[in-house]
Amino acid sequence: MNNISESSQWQALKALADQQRQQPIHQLFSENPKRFEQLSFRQGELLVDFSKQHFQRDTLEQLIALAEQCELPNWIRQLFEGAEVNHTENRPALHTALRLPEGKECWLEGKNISIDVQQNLQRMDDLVHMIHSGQWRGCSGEAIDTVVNIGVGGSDLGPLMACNALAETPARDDSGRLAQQAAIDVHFVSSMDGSQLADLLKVLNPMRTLFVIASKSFTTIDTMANAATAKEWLNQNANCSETALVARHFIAVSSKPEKMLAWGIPKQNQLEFWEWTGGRYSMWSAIGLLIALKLGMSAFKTMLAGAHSMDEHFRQAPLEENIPALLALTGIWNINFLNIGAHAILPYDGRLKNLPAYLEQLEMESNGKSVNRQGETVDYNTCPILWGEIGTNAQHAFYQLLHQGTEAVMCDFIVAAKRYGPDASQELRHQHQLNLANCFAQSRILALGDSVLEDAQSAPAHKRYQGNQPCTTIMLNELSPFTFGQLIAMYEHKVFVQSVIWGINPFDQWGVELGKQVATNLLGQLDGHETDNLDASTAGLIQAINQ
Ligand SMILES: O=P(O)(O)OC[C@H]1O[C@](O)(CO)[C@@H](O)[C@@H]1O
Repeated sequence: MNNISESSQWQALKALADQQRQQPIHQLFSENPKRFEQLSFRQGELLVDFSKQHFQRDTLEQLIALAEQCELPNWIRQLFEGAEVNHTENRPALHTALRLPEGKECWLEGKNISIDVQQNLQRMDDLVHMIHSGQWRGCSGEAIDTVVNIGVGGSDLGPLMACNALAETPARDDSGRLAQQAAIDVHFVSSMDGSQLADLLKVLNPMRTLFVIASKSFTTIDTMANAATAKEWLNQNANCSETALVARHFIAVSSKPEKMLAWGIPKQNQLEFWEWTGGRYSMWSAIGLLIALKLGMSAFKTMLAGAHSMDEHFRQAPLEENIPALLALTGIWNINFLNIGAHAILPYDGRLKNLPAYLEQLEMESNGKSVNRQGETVDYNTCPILWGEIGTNAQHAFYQLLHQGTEAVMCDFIVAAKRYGPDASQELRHQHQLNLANCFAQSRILALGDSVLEDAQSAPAHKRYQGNQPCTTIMLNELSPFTFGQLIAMYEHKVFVQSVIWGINPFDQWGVELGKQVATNLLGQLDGHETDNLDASTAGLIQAINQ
C-alpha cells in the first residue's frame, strides 16, 4: 500500500489518538486492574510489558489491522525466504540464516546457504581454538594474549556490546569444558582519528597482539586507516618481514576476499561473510569473532540459538502475540499518532552499557529515511531520535528532562530479573535490589506522574510530575548469551516491522555515502590546495588551519 497515511485504518487510529490523549496513563490503570495481564507478553525468558504505554488493548488491535493492511505477514515471509527486500541494492537480508541451527536449510538462488554458514562457524571455531590453546603464535614465537578488533559501525558495535554484556559468562568449548580464554584480552578500536588505537599501542605488547580487521566492504576509511597504523606499529616493533608479520598478527573478516588478499591477508587468515548480511545485522556472522574469542564458541552458538528462538517466534506467532511486531506497532502509535519523536533506551544493567549505541545504529541507520519504496517522499514521521544511557546513571543526567521537560519521549527500560548468584556478597545482591527498585520507580513515575503520590495536587508547580511518557519494560529472567540473542533479534525484527508500516527499505544506508565522498575531496584541500569552490565557512576553517 503506497499512501498508508491516507488509508482508512490510519485515519481511524488518528481519531483514536485524539480520544486517547484526553485520558492520562494513570487513569487507564485505575480503570482497568487487568492492564498488566492484558498488555504484557512473554517469549521464553523474555517478558515485555506494554501496560505503561498510552493506549488500551483495543488500540493494539487497531494497530494490528494497520499492519495487516500493510501486508506484514507477507513481508515477514519474504524476509525469511530471501526475497530482495533490500531493493536498492538488489539483495535479500538473510541475517536470520546466520542463526539457523545445524541441519536446517535456507535456499538462495538454488543454493543451501546454511552449508556455507556452518562451514564458516567451523572455521571460526578452529581459529578460536588455535588462539585459546596458544597454538597461534606471533612472529617472535610467543603466544597471542591480546586481540584488537578494528572496525566501525556494524563491524564494531555488536561485538563490543556482546563482549561487555556477557563478560561474566565463563567461556566453555563445545564439550562444556572451560576454555582457556582467561588469558585473552579483547579491545575494540573504531575512531577515525586514531585516538583509541594510539592509547592502546602505548600499552600493548606487539609480539603478543593479534588484530582483527573487521569490515564488510574492506574499504571503510576509518577501519583501513586504523589497520595501516597498526601494521606500521608492528613493523617498527617486530623483527620480521612484513609478510610474516601480517600472517601472524592479522586476521580479516569481510565479504570481499579479493580486497583482504590485496591488503596482504593470506587466505587462511580470512573469514568471509556475504552480501546478504547487512553490516548492522552482522554480529551473528564471523564479524562476531571477538565474541567467540572472549566467551568461547559455545556461548557464541548459544547467542545464535537465542536469536533463532526469537526468529521462530517472529515468523510464527500471530500478530496479536508477536512481540517484535507489538513493540514496533507501539512505536508506530507513539511516533505517528501521539507525535513523539524521541526514544530513550535505558538499560538498568551496567553490562548493557553499549546497547543504546548499538540501537542508535540499528534503528536510525535502518529507518532514518524519508523516501518510500516507490521513491516518493513520505508525509509522516519515520524513525525517531534514539539515545540512551545506563538507566541509573541517566537518572543523574537527563531524567530531569524526561520528568519535567517539554519533550514527549518514549522510553524502553531493559532489566534482568536475576543477577548475582548465591556466591555474591550480600552488598552486591542488595545493589541489584536497589537497581530493580529504581527501574520500576522511574518507569512508574514517567508513565503515571505524581498520581503515584496521595497529596501531589497541593505541591507547587515546580515539584509536579505530569507523567504520560510512555514506557515499555523489557525484563529478561537473567542476562545470558541466550536471552541476549533473543533481545537483539527482537529489536532487529521490530525495526523491520516499522519499515513495513512506513513503506521504506531498512536495509540500505545511502544517506552516509555523500559524506564519504565530500571528505575525500576535502582531504586534498586540507593539504593546501585551492579552496575556491567551497562554501565560505568550510573554506574559512581550512584556511585557518593552513595558516
Ligand atoms: O563493515 P564496513 O564495510 O567497514 O562498514 C562499517 C559501517 O559503515 C556503514 O556502511 C556506514 O558508513 C555501516 O552501515 C557499516 O556498519
